[in-house]
Amino acid sequence: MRYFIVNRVSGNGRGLARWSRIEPVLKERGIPYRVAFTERPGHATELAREAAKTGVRAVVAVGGDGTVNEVGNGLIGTDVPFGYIPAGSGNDFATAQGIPKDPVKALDRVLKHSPRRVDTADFGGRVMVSSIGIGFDGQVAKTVNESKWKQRWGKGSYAIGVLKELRRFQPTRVTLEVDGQVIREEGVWLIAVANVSCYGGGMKICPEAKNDDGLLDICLVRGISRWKLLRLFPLVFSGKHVNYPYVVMLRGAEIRVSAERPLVVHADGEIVGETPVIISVRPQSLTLL
Ligand SMILES: Nc1ncnc2c1ncn2[C@@H]1O[C@H](COP(=O)(O)OP(=O)(O)OP(=O)(O)O)[C@@H](O)[C@H]1O
Repeated sequence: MRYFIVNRVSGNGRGLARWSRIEPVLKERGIPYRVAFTERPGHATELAREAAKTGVRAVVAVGGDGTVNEVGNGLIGTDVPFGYIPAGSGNDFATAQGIPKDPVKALDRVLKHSPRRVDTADFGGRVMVSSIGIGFDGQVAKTVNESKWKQRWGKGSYAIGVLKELRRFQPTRVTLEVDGQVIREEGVWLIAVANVSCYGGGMKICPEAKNDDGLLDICLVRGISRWKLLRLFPLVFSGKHVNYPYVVMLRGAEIRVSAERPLVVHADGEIVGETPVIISVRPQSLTLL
């Protein structure tokens, strides 16, 4: 039996719309399933954790990247496979994993049932599935999540958030420790720590990131003026920003970040706190369909 967790409010109601496309298919094909609808933030983690204890064949999330994070948090450390039907506004996890945007095609992938183990990362007792963004990035995610335009502009809302925050963000001094190697940087805009290549609706922030290599990819941007950052920004959609001297790319298994002033941290697009943070890879800790 497969257990579906549907976030009705994801993607401005797309969660429910996707579910009404796939439920008839399940019925038509006589596939046994159960469904639960999330009622509040954090609920998907509780539902996934409970379902994992009952020995379901798979837990399938229907929602956006926040729902992926919550269901992932509930399944970490279990052998229960995690299926995904994208219904968010960004859907970066689906893009990175090659999961079809079409709900019936995504369902077919779930039903094909070819599990593989992927990495996640741990920070302060929580789990990140795709990426963590610190500083400018965290601030952009905060602004976007609190805005009304996320519903209206979907994927484009992150780009709008970038333009808005670009005017007010103050770069700062940051100390980064990557597997014991200490790096101190001035004028830091952002530090992204990623398991998959893109976030924020298709921004290829760590183009080489893979979630089965036991390592996290890091992108640090520093020493750049607002004006130059604005000009560099479009390059993130192709991943070409990595060739510029303002961008430092690193890779490691444990990353510690502290800053002169507290910087906002997002994990998989949801605000989770402020620096300092310690992020550790959890190799092959999630079974993905
Ligand atoms: N019933 C509910 N009411 C309000 N919020 C909910 C409910 N169920 C889940 N949530 C919250 O909705 C938030 C957004 O979900 P999700 O990220 O899946 O969608 P999205 O933001 O539209 O997609 P994306 O992150 O891909 O852009 C999550 O933080 C989740 O905790």
